[in-house]
Amino acid sequence: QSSALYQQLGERSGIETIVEEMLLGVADDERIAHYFADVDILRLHKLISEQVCNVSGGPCEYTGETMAVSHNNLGINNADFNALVEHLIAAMEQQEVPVSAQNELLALLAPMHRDIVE
Ligand code: HEM
Repeated sequence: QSSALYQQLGERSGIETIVEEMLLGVADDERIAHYFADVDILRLHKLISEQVCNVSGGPCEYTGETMAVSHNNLGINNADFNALVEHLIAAMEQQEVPVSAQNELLALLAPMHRDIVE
C-alpha cells in the first residue's frame, strides 16, 4: 500500500516529472550548475527519482550510493543545498503538489543535509 505522500507527489510519473523539472532548474542556475557539469544526468534523474519515491512511501528501491559517499569531497555548502531545494520546491509548485505534501517531502530529505553539506 503506497502512502498518501507518494500519491500527492503524483506517484512514479509525477515524481519523475518533479525531478526532471528540478534538474532543469539546477542546470540553469549559475550558483550550482557547475557541480553537475560532468555528471550523467539521466542516471542522476533515475536515482533521485527512485530515492524520492522510496522516502515518500512508494514502491521503489533506491539503487544508488549513500548520500555521504556520493557527495563526499564535492564541497557543497549550505547556500548550494538551499539553491537545489529552491528548484525542488519550484518543481513541486509547478506540478501543483499541495504545500503540506511539499513540506512533508522536505522534512524527509532534511536529515540528508548533514551527509551532503561540508
Ligand atoms: C536533499 C538534497 C539532495 C538529494 C536527495 C540528492 C540526491 C542525490 C543522489 C540520489 C545522487 C546519486 C548517487 C549515486 O551516484 O549513486 C546524487 C549525486 C550527486 N549530487 Fe546530490 N542530492 C542532494 C543535494 C545535492 C546538492 C545540494 C548538490 C550540489 C549543489 C548535489 C550534487 C550532486 C552531484 C554533483 C552528484 C553526482 C556525483 C557523482 O556522480 O560523482 N546534490 N545526489
